[in-house]
Amino acid sequence: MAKRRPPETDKPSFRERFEAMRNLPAFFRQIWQTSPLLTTLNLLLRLGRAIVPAASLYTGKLIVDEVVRLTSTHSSDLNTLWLWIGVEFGLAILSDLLSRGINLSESLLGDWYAHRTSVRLMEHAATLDLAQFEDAVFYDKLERARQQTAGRTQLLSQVFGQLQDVLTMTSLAVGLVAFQPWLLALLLVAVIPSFLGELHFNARSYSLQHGWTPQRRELDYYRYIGASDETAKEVKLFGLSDFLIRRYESLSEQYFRENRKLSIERAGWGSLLLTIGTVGYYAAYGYIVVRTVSGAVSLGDLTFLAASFRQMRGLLEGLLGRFNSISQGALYLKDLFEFFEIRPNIVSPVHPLPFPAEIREGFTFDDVGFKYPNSDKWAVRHLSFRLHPGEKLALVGENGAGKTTLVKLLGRLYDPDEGQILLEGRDIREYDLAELRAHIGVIFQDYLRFQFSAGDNIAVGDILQRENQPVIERAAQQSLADDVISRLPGGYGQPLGRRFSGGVDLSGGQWQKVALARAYLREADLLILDEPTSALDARAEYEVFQRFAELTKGKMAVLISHRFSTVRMADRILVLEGGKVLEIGTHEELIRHGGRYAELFELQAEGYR
Ligand SMILES: Nc1ncnc2c1ncn2[C@@H]1O[C@H](COP(=O)(O)OP(=O)(O)OP(=O)(O)O)[C@@H](O)[C@H]1O
Repeated sequence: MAKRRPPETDKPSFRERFEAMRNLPAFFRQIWQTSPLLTTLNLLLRLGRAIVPAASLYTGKLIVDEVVRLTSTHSSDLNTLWLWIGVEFGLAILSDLLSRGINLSESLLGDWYAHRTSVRLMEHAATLDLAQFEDAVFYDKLERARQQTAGRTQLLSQVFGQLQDVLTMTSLAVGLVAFQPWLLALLLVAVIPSFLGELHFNARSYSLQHGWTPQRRELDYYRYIGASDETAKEVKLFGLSDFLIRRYESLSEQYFRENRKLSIERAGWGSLLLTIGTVGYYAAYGYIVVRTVSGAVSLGDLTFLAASFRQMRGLLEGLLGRFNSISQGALYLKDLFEFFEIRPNIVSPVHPLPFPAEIREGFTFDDVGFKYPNSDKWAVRHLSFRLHPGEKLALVGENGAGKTTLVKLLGRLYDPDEGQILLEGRDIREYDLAELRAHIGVIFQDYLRFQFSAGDNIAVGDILQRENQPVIERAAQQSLADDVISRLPGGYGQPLGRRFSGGVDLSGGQWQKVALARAYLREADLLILDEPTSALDARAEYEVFQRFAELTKGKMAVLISHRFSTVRMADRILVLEGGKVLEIGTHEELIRHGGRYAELFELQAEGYR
């Protein structure tokens, strides 16, 4: 496989990283909305936890000074000493309790936020267009947004931790400034190189992750086809496992190598820069020790200063380092918010027309042309015909002629690029989208085999009827699925498919009967069956169509089939070629006409003689 090198091309600049911080307020609004109570509780606990270190260091200083006083005066009055030890003990217990409380409230808040975001992601994805799902860039965005939901918990604790550390630092700084102000300046100088290093490497790490999104999707795909119930059959019989594993391996190794390079560089530079900080710390420490020996500061002050300087260095490093992860997290937030900003193109008008109670004119295709968004080729063009009320129209044509595309346009999965589709003389875009779709029942040739119960596999045709068992059973009778289901050990409650335990798989034709029942469940004005009987045996197919004609009396229906025995049962037949209408008429008319239909019909009939 050819080597690809996508990463690190779009390393975000410092400005971009800073700008990404603008996503934080929105993020916190969402956190707050998730639970105002937990957010407030967390902030209060952190506030308490923030002042504990300075208080306990100061108590430590008082203890040391008291010990020095007691030893130098040979006093045996230990009351004050015990008091301070008691205070420090109390602070230690308090600090543990506060930390526990912070962790608990934060993990609850984080989990709940991740849950809510996942639901919102699913809800938002559901509003988007089919065309958007077929776009690779869109998929990458969706993938990044999905990945980020769980990671947000971390961002939450980082930002809150940041607030806490700023407070701790301020309280320690007050002490430090009171004793030796220039120590603070030294501290900053010592820590900044390490901070800048982190900033640089985080930007590279983000761009590596970002650049690898398409490849990660590819890796997931190999993992999926390499080990899933739906693919196992073909993978085994074609002996593909090795091929798939090698493809996975090669791509995954490439990622590992890129990442390793970055990690090693980061570790090397990180240690070097950190050493600078350590040098600064010991310079300060040496200075205070010398001052203590000369008697300028007390032993208690020495412990306080040394400890608070060490703590502040740790805090400052943590603070600056966390600033990096926060700005990185904010960049990832941008991905999440960008996904939520994607708007569907196929929407209902603001003031939709009421759906006609009775259809008198039917559907009209008026010079319809459509190109798939990722293609330059017209899938259908100059398509004009009318579907009359109550009419059964069969669509015939070679593979790729545009039959399924026509159906997708009717259901507004896509909108035409040219011309329009009219219902009762009005563009279908003027009606409410959900209402239009509710009046159309479609079964695609690649219908979904849901890993649900048999009953639910029918109920998906009109999910509002899910609890309405008699209606579901009637639809099953109409599509001949009842016979299949009655033989299942669990009847309508029987889980279908092999993915979950207790599931039973069906044959291709049996699945098709179940899927067909979905179309009958709906009180649709227009029924579209895209090769609905391709997997049925001859007798079942005959029966299905006998029933179909009865059940759809007075309703419009579009049938797509390559079997002419089925096609000839339609009122009219439309022959598509290269996305255009080649012929249209009744079976007899087209046979008399002696065109393409007659030729194809003869060809198939020939096979049976
Ligand atoms: N999602 C898509 N993106 C881009 N092009 C597509 C897409 N789906 C179909 N096409 C193209 O549009 C044209 C019409 O395809 P369509 O699926 O409508 O054919 P069909 O008549 O239903 O074929 P079949 O008999 O094989 O089902 C074909 O050239 C096909 O390659």
